[in-house]
Amino acid sequence: MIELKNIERSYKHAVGETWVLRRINITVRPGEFITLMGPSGAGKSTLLNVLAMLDDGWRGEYWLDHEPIHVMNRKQRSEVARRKIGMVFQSFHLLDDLTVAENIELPLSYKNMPRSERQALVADTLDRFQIVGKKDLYPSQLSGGQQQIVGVARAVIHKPELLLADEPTGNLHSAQAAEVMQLFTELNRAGTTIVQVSHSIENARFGSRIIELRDGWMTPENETPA
Ligand SMILES: Nc1ncnc2c1ncn2[C@@H]1O[C@H](COP(=O)(O)OP(=O)(O)OP(=O)(O)O)[C@@H](O)[C@H]1O
Repeated sequence: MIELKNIERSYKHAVGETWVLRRINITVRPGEFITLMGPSGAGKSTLLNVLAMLDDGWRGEYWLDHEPIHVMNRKQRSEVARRKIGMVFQSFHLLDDLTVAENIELPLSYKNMPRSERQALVADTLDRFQIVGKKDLYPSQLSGGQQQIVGVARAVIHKPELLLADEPTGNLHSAQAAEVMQLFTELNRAGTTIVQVSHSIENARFGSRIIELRDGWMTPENETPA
């Protein structure tokens, strides 16, 4: 599903260049649930942002479902990302002045979908994530755990093949974190491929494979031959 070949990312500054990702080679098969781990500053979020197509400043090859992302321009990448990727953030990234239902509907606004169909999908999603009773509330009226469940619902309403999550439980208590990980497990069983960044070995246990980064390099036991 994902093939990364020799992905490299650096930041240039006045006195030189800092390397953040070095020769990253990763193959992710459909249906895998991967956890990216490693110390602070190892490059985990940077790699996730490359996968999410939120960053364009990298070199190397990125294939998604055999599509060469590395040769695409920004517009083409956005189009692929909207179609295939859902993203969950540590700080939820919900829009404060939209209700739960309106937040969840957001990814559908990019699609050419009749209003009635959009509303049916929102209703299904509210039901599936058991948040029907919260649909008219605003994010500030929800607990952190509830906000993240809305964040996950919004990320998957358009049925993406790939769910990317950057420390999705970083701002949650352990019971809330377990609930979000349980949701991920169910989505994964239903066929969604997942790549999450996490510091938590408990969270990693919900997944099928750990990839460890250190100072921008993959640790040798993870390395997939280029
Ligand atoms: N815009 C930027 N300009 C310069 N350096 C950056 C920029 N963004 C990230 N970096 C550097 O890249 C390195 C990796 O950052 P990244 O956020 O990917 O690490 P991480 O493994 O996700 O860390 P953490 O677990 O603390 O979130 C860090 O040294 C960081 O300072």
